[in-house]
Amino acid sequence: MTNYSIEVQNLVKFFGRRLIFNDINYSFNSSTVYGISGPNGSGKSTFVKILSCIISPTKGKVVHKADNKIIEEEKLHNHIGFVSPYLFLYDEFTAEENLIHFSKIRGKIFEQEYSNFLLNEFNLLERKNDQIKGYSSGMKQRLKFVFALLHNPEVLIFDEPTSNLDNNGKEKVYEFINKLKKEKLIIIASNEDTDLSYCEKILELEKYKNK
Ligand SMILES: Nc1ncnc2c1ncn2[C@@H]1O[C@H](COP(=O)(O)OP(=O)(O)OP(=O)(O)O)[C@@H](O)[C@H]1O
Repeated sequence: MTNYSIEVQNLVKFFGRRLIFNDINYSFNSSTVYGISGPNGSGKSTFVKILSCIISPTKGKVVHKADNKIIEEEKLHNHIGFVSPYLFLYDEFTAEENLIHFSKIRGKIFEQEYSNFLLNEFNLLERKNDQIKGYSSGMKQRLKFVFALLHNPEVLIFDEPTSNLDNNGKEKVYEFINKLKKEKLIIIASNEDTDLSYCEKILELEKYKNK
């Protein structure tokens, strides 16, 4: 198992003159499930986007390490599986075409057997040749988990993981969290109590609002 860590140092984010959070110092490590909590608009999505280097902080640093070796920003997508409302899927492609396309972008071989396994787990196997534009919002959400897990990344970042999911879908997500928590670093941004009940440590963004 790879020992993965994300160090957050003196992290500050402003949008214009609005302070989103100030001076966050925190360390995330493998084999732990972390929660990022706070009410709507508190900065959960902003924080996990900065963690994944999708956007930059106003001040401070985010350092990713695998077995103590720093990972360059351009290579982070190989190490992170992301589920979020802003993840883009190609509507005109089928589910499987989307998965093949993203494997190529990641520079990975498309693992058909594992893909079918995950599609089956998330109840999408029979619909894998349907265009995404015909998917319901819950089906799209399930497909995002297949994307996130397909390249077997060391870090899983789930932003609002259970939105649009029915009870069966939620249970599947929690089952995967339980199955993977020993070997992965899992970060869940949510204001759902049930999602947060799976987290061993919680970073409350409301504590970082003072200048
Ligand atoms: N690109 C942007 N430009 C300006 N302000 C932004 C931008 N993105 C987010 N914000 C603001 O930053 C704050 C935090 O937003 P963010 O989406 O991170 O919160 P959140 O905790 O994830 O909210 P929710 O629970 O509603 O998803 C909000 O006030 C939002 O309006």
